[in-house]
Amino acid sequence: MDCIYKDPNAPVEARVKDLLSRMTLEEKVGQMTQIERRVAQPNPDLIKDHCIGSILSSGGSGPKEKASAQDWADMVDEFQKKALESRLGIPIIYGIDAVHGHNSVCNNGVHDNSIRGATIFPHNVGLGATRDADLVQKIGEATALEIRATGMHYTFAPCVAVCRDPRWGRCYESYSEDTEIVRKMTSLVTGLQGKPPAEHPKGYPFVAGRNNVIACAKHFVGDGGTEKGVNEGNTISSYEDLERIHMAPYLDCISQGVSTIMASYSSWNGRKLHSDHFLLTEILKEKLGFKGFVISDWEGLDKLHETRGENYRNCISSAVMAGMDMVMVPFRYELFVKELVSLVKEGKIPMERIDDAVERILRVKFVAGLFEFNFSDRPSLETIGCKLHRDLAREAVRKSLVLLKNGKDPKKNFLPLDRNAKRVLVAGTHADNLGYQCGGWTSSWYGESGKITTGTTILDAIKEAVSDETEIIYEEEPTADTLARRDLSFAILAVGEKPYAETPGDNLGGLVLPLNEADISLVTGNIPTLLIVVSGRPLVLEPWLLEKIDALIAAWLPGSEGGGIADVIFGDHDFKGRLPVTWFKQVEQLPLHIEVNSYDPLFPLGFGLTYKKE
Ligand SMILES: OC[C@@H]1[C@@H](O)[C@H](O)[C@@H](O)c2nc(CNc3ccccc3)cn21
Repeated sequence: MDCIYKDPNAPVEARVKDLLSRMTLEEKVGQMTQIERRVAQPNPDLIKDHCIGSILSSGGSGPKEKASAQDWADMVDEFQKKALESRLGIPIIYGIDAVHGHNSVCNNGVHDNSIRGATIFPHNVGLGATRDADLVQKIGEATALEIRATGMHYTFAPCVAVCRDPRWGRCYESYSEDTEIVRKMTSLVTGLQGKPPAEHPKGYPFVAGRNNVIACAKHFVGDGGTEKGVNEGNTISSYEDLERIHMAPYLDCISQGVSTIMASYSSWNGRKLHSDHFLLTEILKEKLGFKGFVISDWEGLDKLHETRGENYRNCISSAVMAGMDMVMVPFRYELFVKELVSLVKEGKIPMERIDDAVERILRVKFVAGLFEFNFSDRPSLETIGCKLHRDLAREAVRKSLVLLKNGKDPKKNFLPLDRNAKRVLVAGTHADNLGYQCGGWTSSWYGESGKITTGTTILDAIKEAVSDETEIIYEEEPTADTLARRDLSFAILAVGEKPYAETPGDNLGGLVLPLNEADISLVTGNIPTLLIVVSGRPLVLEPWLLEKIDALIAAWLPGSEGGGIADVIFGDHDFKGRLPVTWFKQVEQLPLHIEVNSYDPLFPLGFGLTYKKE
């Protein structure tokens, strides 16, 4: 063995020190650079030439349309080959937003075993409704397997935001408005990375093996507390409240060995997180002892200047000096490398800061076994969207559903429904739309409509659940003739929000449940109706609707396994879900959460009915 860093039996810190000592400034800066796949694809040699540290796939950015797991893994291995041809042979980390399953791996509904769609789990708000840390850990384990099957090493999850205002376009990425619930759900880190041994050093990154991936707690810190829920906005609070409400989940992630933490686009009392030395270095690295690496968000440095992208050199200097270790550039990498190298050469950034950043990056790479296992270990294709994982997702759906009303007469429950009913109407924009029930960050950034991947819609699930004698009438928008029928046992109406993500998801206006005329006629007519709300957040439910509807369920964004909904509404399983967020009456009340004094919700945090009389 010609050098320590190549010796798998040498201690990680010795390997880090040895490799760092061999690196040029340009190679160190290269390691701090993360580029988007589309930059590397046409010219993979740049990975070697610039000693690039990491590559990512942004929302839906894959090797080709309907890429198979094989295609993904071939692409990652191709990039890795180039990285290993570099002078010191430092492997890349390949990252993606697998935030509710491996949600970029969708097959557009093509039933072809070679391009199986990944399992799409409920989004975090639905998992918060389960309050089940063990379930979330299992989801992490399953997701890690599906990520590795595509050759990747890293996911930008979990989001541990504590969302305090549902107008925020990323509300559904938050497990809850209650810090204690979010803290419990950080068990995803152990699911993704594996469980560190008891003696694992505090703050040190941990990845158990090749069935695990590098995790990323995000977005540090206070992303869910911005004023009026404005995305990338400003969280105004004392340091004590920032620590108590928004920082607490990071301590749980760090105690589980989280390997990376992503800085938030947002600000705290007007101070942008991406350039805040106090929070990124003095608190996160020094006080909390975090030893992994801090990564920027997408073009997070460019956004430090009010005219995005202006004065990039100053933005680089502010962020790197604040404690940023890896930069999700992700396109202008040549400018980033040139400017950072010159800032160091001119003495504006000390080499010690660069060495600290690169040490952290190398530490994670050694801990993750990337130097030993360079190429994808392709667990059989079977793990992608396999039955075991879909059953787990179906269990998560069951446990995420929150029953808000069950019957107009308190003595006569409307649910569970009769699976032997003679004739049933299924209606609504969200009854037969897999893209809608998966929501944002599925197949693409903002999500899609229609048959985007392998999965079971609410309509499919109902068809599977009822008896052979039951006739199902499906009309997305029920006709007047149908509504006039007197021979329908009951109706199931599924409506809600269309997919969204990030700033386009900010809703400072209405947060009203989208009901069309036909929906309203159904609800106010003579057919007993169950309303299923498919949304990333509570929506305004008018008093007349609450009075007219026979039963009401919050289903959140359940993902690919709609079967979990049928399991509960037909009584095979009881409801378990409890509200992870306050269900407000009117938007004028917002922000309305557990710490607001005049707390007068429609349904409080923690509310949820069950069949079993408690
Ligand atoms: O996808 C990478 C990151 C993700 O991990 C962060 O949670 C999220 O804040 C994030 N936002 C973007 C950029 N979003 C974007 C969407 C459409 C067009 C351009 C950029 C990338 N990323």
